[in-house]
Amino acid sequence: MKQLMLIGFGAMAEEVLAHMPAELVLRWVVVTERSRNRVRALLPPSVAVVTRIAECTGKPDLVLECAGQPGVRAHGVDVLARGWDLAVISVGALADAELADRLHAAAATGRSRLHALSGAVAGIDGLAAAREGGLDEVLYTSRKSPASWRGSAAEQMVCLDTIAEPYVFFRGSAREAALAFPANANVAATIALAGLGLDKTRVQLMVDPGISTNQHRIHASGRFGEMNIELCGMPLERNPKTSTLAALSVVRACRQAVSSVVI
Ligand SMILES: NC(=O)C1=CN([C@@H]2O[C@H](COP(=O)(O)OP(=O)(O)OC[C@H]3O[C@@H](n4cnc5c(N)ncnc54)[C@H](OP(=O)(O)O)[C@@H]3O)[C@@H](O)[C@H]2O)C=CC1
Ligand SMILES: O=C([O-])CC(=O)C(=O)O
Repeated sequence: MKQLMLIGFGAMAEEVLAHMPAELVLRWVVVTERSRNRVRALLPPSVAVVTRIAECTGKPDLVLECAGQPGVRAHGVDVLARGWDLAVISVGALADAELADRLHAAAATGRSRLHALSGAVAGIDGLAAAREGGLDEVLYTSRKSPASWRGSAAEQMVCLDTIAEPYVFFRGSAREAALAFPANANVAATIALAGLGLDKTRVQLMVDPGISTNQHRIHASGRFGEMNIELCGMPLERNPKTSTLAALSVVRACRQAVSSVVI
């Protein structure tokens, strides 16, 4: 049986746990001090609920971050430096160049690897392959309901209560988007890392009062040809900012960890 460590235990982690392959067992959950009692009450005694990686005894086969960018910042270096592989869903944390350098250095020290998960979008495989032949442009457009943008910097850019028409409230680079919208634009960073990089990938963020899905569109062109990928994702019931597919991409990483044929 392989052993899993989860960093963070919010809406996404609960969805992951509900769909985890039977060959993987959850042994450790890393949480904030303020959430320790809440999470402790949700999990069986066989799962250690800790606030620091140093409190963990044993060695996980896989560490999955579902904690948001602050979780990557707080624990990523520690995990990688110990030689444990880390899969992150909050890929936007890598838009912080200083943190990205520290993660690279820790992975080199620990001879470990950081895996950026595909998250809420499809097409990361094709985009990463296309990059090998040279890309000319990549544009990512995210379109979500007012409820999905609540609690984000969008509230300072547009009135989410009264908006009546679809509206683009942000245009910028993937780095700017991932840093300004840490719970909503991780996908921008993932697309950038697979493709043209954080500063050359263009991003548009839209609010649309007429939709209830989280919509993602990737347009890319280069020597490979052209791609237009569009995806309408169902938000998680417990967190409308997060698409169900993002949680399922974490489940996919679990499946890959225990499968002899990896797809
Ligand atoms: N790549 C992608 O496609 C997507 C990525 N995401 C990323 O996934 C993250 C999680 O999503 P979701 O579960 O819906 O969000 P939630 O807000 O429901 O849960 C996040 C959890 O992480 C915990 N947390 C925060 N900081 C730390 C830390 N330093 N150490 C351990 N745990 C911590 C929070 O605890 P507390 O409540 O105590 O703060 C909370 O329980 C998002 O914030 C986003 O970064 C989301 C959607 C798509
Ligand atoms: O789930 C989504 O639609 C995307 C998201 O929040 C993110 O990229 O952080």
